[in-house]
Amino acid sequence: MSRSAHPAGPRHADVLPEGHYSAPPADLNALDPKVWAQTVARDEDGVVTVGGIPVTRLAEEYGTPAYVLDEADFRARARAWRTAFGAEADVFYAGKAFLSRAVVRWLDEEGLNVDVCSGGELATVLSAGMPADRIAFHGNNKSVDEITRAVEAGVGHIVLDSFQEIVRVAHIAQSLGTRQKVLIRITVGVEAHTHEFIATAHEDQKFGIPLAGGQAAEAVRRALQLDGLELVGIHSHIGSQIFDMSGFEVAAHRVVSLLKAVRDEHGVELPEIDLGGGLGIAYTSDDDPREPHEIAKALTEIVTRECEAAKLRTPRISVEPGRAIVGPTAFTLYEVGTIKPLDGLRTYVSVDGGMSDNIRTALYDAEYSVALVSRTSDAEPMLARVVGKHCESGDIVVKDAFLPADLAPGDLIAVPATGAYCRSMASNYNHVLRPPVVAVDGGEARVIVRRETEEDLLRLDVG
Ligand SMILES: Cc1ncc(COP(=O)(O)O)c(C=O)c1O
Ligand SMILES: N[C@@H](CCCC[NH3+])C(=O)O
Repeated sequence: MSRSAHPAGPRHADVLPEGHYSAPPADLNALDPKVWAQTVARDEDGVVTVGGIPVTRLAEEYGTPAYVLDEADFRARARAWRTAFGAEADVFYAGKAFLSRAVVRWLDEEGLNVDVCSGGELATVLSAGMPADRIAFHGNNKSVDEITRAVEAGVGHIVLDSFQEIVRVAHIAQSLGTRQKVLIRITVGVEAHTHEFIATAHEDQKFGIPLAGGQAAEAVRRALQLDGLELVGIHSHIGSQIFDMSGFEVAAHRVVSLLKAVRDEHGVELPEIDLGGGLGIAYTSDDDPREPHEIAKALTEIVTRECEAAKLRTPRISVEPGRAIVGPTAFTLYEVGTIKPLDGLRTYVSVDGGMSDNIRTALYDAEYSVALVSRTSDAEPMLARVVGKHCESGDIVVKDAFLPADLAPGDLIAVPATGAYCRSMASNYNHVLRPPVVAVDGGEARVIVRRETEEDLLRLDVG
């Protein structure tokens, strides 16, 4: 986060709030390719287009707010991960980032696998026709029903997250007359440099079994004894929106040390290691994410080196990127409703959505960018806060952003990099209807998740 004071202009704050925004960009009409989906551009009239379609047309046909997803970009990113890791590794797309049947079909065609963490995600992936053996099932509290459905469906891996679950999955698999391939998720004690709520490998949290104190080794001991289980490897996921590869390095080192201990104690070399997801993306121009080929090279080298040092055969590596594939491929299209300049502070720009379609700003203090997309403007920059329509003062979509001072009701603005954890974490707060996901490709648009309707809401209200 680079934050610096900005010289006050006529529509800028007179008293600048401390430390929360950088200087306005040199050109407010520019679209930084780092944060926008690959096919986003401005046409000769200054209207932003995606997949060759002007956003004004998308707003007319599908309404606002809407998530607009660039299919070509999604496929390109999925392919880049697949190619970077090659045939000797597996890439599991983390479905929690955003899941729909269309997306699962694209992933299937691009040769990726999928990770799910609930019965609902499992049902979605199976109903899109993804072969079950390419699904990994996660979660710290999978129900007996969910485990049963996963085993019956024949999922490739179940990732065991607790001692109770080791027994539960073994029992269910055995009673179904099968042997389930499993990984054990361990916490390696890494403090990932990310928001506290999305760091997952330090010891004091709910996921995984701690490596510390011999608990992970004990979990391996138990899993190896149970007939219903085929223990194939160890899983570690250190957190999300991470830029620094050193956390992965420490995690890989510790996972390999467990593989070595398992070999020494049981004479078994576990053939797989899953290093999870968590790679960061650019939400603003200040962020500098790594490319999949750099990540693949770094992770493969770390694991190979650690295994050579431990005299272990290098296991098959899996990764589980969610955000890094889908995050940058979508933006949220909003219509500006009201504009409220607060003297000496900033201008509040209210849009027709809010925390119900993007909870990340309120939940993680996440930063986003925003641009006027239905036209260009030569007006001076105005310090703005983009807020939603909810009955909640924390209903903020973009905390500090510069928009042109001639912004007016009816203009369309868009927030880029909302492909991950926005639709999937959307809510009905205030009975606001969840927006559709419109996929665009080669001049064509189609709805892949439709807008919620009031009938949808009322259908659940059976009292
Ligand atoms: C086990 C596991 N795998 C993969 C992911 C995906 O993370 P990201 O979307 O940050 O790549 C998560 C979420 O943090 C996760 O918990
Ligand atoms: N939902 C979080 C990430 C958590 C991912 C799942 N462990 C986000 O929006 O960044």
